[in-house]
Amino acid sequence: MRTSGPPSPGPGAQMPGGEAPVPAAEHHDDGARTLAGLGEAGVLRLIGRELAVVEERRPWPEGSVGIGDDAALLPVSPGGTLVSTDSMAEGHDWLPTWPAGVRTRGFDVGWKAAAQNLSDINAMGGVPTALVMALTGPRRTEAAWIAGVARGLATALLRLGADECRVAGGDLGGADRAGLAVTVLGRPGAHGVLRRTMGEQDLAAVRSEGGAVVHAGSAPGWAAAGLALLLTDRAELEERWHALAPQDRPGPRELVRAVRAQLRPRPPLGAGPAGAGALACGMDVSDGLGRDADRLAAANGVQLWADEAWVAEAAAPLRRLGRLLDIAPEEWVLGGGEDYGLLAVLRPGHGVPPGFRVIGAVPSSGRVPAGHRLLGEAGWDHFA
Ligand SMILES: Nc1ncnc2c1ncn2[C@@H]1O[C@H](COP(=O)(O)OP(=O)(O)OP(=O)(O)O)[C@@H](O)[C@H]1O
Ligand SMILES: Cc1ncc(C[n+]2csc(CCOP(=O)(O)O)c2C)c(N)n1
Ligand SMILES: [Mg+2]
Repeated sequence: MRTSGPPSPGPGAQMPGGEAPVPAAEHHDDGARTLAGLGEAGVLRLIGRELAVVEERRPWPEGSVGIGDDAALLPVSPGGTLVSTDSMAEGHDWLPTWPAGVRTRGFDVGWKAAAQNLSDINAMGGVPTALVMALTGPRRTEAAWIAGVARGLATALLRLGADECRVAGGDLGGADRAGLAVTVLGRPGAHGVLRRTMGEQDLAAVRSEGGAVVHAGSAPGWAAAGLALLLTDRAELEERWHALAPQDRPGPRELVRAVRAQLRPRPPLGAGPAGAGALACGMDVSDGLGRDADRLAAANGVQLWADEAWVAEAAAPLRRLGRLLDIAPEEWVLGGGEDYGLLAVLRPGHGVPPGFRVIGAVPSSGRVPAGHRLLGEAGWDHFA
């Protein structure tokens, strides 16, 4: 860390911390450094080598067909198959180099694409079983960047606890800017699927007795703080950091934690299937706690309120980052997206499942809960 300025991640900075990728596949000399130089077959070989870490640990069950044919053939999941898709686009979901000077590595993009897809299966109380990825980009894209995408995706599968998830294939295509679209499949967990809408009995009980809002996963707000940090010009960050009183300056741990939360989110996989039996309804938080709570509320004709004490507790560790960027940290907690936590309403009469905590209340009809604020609207909209 330099002593003369903020300990912000520098240009092309490696993401510090314990997220060492699974050892990279050995890099043979492909004789080319770009997609154009490698050609489709070469790129596929490169990706295949990076995905081998998953294949080796999770061989396909007898009778299945993995990568290599026109389509994969997967075993049937008892209880049905969950499916969801989520794409990322350069310029909209990440910047190659952020104003703060950090470069987004292929690894980060692959990791995040996997994480946000796995999160949707988790949010349904399910267990991810397979995914496919469509990778597009310009001819000049560096082969090493593409290999990083595959490595990041494979590493996320291994590190996030998606123990049953395999890569079933994908597609390559040309585009003016890089993009990655992932489709994930899953099986319902032991307690069935968790929906955004409550069953009739749960809804009647929540309406008459009230209910608890619960949350699982990494602390809301950190990914948004990371985004704000990354989007601030490096010189401005340094200036702002120097202008702060020493006790208000965020240290390297806070800066790295925020950037890391944005680039490599960690959805609480397992919390969904484990908690589904005790939850009346739920969804993952991708667009912001307020906006997603509002969706959950609207789906059920109820209101979700956040406990002020919880909001203050969640905002406290973001205080210095907030000072640096001149933002009230509560705004990140309530309006920040991309944390991929799980937001749910507890079924009346059930205990809080492991990994969840109570963060608010669903008041019985017409009541206003003391010490709470209404969760609403704040959040991300791609087209706003
Ligand atoms: N282009 C589309 N065509 C058809 N259905 C769509 C399309 N985009 C979204 N949907 C559906 O609309 C519903 C709400 O989508 P939304 O993006 O809010 O939730 P989501 O899939 O959980 O996304 P995320 O978790 O990434 O925010 C989902 O059931 C989704 O499948
Ligand atoms: C360059 C850049 N600009 C803005 C953002 C913020 N952002 C993008 S998508 C999203 C919500 C989740 O999307 P989805 O609902 O598609 O899963 C948010 C908060 C970013 N990450 N990078
Ligand atoms: Mg979702």
